[in-house]
Amino acid sequence: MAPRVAHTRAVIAYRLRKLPRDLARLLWFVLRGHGRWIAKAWTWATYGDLRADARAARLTGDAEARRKAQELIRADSKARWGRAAIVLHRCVVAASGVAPVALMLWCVDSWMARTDMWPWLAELLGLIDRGWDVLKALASVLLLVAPVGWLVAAAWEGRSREPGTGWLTQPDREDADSWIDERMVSKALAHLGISPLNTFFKNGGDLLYSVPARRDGNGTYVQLRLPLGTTADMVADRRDKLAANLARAKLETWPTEGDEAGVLDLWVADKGALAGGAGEWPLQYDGQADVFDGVPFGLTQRGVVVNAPLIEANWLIGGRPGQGKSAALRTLLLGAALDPSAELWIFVMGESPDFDPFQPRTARYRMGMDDAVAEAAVAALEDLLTEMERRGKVLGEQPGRPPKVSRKLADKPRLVLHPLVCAIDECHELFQHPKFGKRAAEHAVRLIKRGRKYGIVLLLATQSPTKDSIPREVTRNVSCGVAFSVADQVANDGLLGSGRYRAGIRATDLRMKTDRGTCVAVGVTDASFDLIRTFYVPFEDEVDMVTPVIERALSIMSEDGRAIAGNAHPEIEAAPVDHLADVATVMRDERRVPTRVVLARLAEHNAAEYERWTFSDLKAILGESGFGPRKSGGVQVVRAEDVREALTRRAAPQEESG
Ligand SMILES: Nc1ncnc2c1ncn2[C@@H]1O[C@H](COP(=O)(O)OP(=O)(O)OP(=O)(O)O)[C@@H](O)[C@H]1O
Repeated sequence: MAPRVAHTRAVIAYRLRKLPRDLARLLWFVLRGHGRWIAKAWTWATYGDLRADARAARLTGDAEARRKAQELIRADSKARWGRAAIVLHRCVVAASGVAPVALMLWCVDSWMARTDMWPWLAELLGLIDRGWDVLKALASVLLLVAPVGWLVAAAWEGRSREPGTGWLTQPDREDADSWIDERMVSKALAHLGISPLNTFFKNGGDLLYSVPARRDGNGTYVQLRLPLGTTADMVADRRDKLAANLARAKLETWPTEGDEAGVLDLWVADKGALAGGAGEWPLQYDGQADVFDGVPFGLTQRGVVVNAPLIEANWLIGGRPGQGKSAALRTLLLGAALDPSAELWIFVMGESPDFDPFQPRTARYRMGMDDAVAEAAVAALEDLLTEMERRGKVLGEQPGRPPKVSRKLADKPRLVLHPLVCAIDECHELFQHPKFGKRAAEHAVRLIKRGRKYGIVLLLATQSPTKDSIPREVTRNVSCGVAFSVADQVANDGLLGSGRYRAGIRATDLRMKTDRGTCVAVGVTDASFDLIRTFYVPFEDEVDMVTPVIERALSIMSEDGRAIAGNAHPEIEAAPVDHLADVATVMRDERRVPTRVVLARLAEHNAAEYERWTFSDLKAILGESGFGPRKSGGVQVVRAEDVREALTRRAAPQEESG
């Protein structure tokens, strides 16, 4: 009860303090109200609206419209006078009926005493007297009330029509700095300089809020439908102004597109809420991780810890130099390192010690600018593809044919389905490598598209996320895109996916240095985007807090009875594919099959092996068996007879030796 009393007292005191100002405002409203009435009356009397139409038509040279407007003025004027005449006529008729009777009654009442009259007449006159008295009483009350009503109506007419203004201003309050409500948002939008919005507000429009302002983490969230002619990206384009209008920094203001282009999702951070880092990494001194549950990565704009998904996810991390890419990749890998079942492969395509402390925990680690590192990285991607196939087969042999690797399956050492995390820092160097680039890109795309189900995770970091440096298919298919401060729309959409910039999800607004360690991420949580302040595990100058974590990870592994070396060489023992036998199978007892059809059937039969095969691959493999495609009816075909003969030839020496 006490706080409520205190609050009421505070509000009353506040209102009293503001009383003179409020009264002056009220007076101004009354004056303005009269002004508006006069203006309205003038417009009505002079057919102002129609005249304005006629003027506009004359200016645009639209004779037809002008004629119509003028005809309307004439017709309106005629109708108005006609109506006035009818009213006058009715008054005259009524008066001519009522006046003689009233005059007669008055005369009779003046010359005769009521007692001498017929009783019904005296009664009628008495009734009229009483009615007259009531009318007089009512009139005197009305005389008092009417001016008050008049003033109230004038004040209402003269009220401020700007959006966001209210009669009572918000009292000073503790969270006034962070306070955002619909009126403030409307007011901020009304001053963005977007013409359809301006027209809407000028005509007294009120925005429709589908989600009224509500607390959302360290800020306020609203959702609203924009008026005709306005889209969310038009608002996002004026983010500077919107932020200034809401008294926020640009980074604290996030206008993005909602479910439709005309729906604006707006999240505004509390003042200063995004300043400062994310704090200490939760696993810095204690604990272990489970990559199936995700690893702590940072704090969202809502102040919630992000558990970054590592299983069934691939990551592309980018941004301008020195903004925290490697540190973010390190944090993800440290989390993975603290899961004793995870195997780490790290390739750094440059001379950088950023990941050196991980070496004892990794099964493969290569760092450097030379070709050998690029070759090792491509070989690793190739091995991962083979491993992916093996895992596919292993999964297929399990009871119930599980569609993907689960924690339970990953924990069965016999199956060797443990999580495999492969990180490539500065990956653009690899993809642009003159010798290995093309292969690396192809392998990476296949891994990203198909490896997720098998517990194989690719983490890529780059300074240069353009379409030349990162294959388009990589950008399109990675599930988690992370952008630290980037220079332009191309880099932004290269990391976060196309159309993100337009939708207002922009890492271009992150400032170099000031926002170091803060990134815009998509796909990491269910939200359409997150502004994440990443955790930082220091590794620079004299400070190395990474090594202790790696030491802890190693001791967790030895407690768990796991060895890096064991993990390092999973039995990649996919049965070798018998190409000739496969060709024989897809011939399906037909005498001749066009090579095009053979290739399609092979891809259907074993997608992983044959998906990318071309005519020359097929020709080469048939050539190895001593025959080739033949021409028949103008198309290249494979003959069943040739295949049969090749199989017999192949079997013969074995039988002989057997
Ligand atoms: N989350 C963070 N919080 C605080 N500081 C950070 C954070 N991340 C990075 N930094 C600071 O930024 C510096 C550069 O980080 P990092 O090496 O990760 O950048 P980078 O983007 O990988 O740069 P480059 O492209 O040159 O390798 C770090 O040394 C550290 O001082």
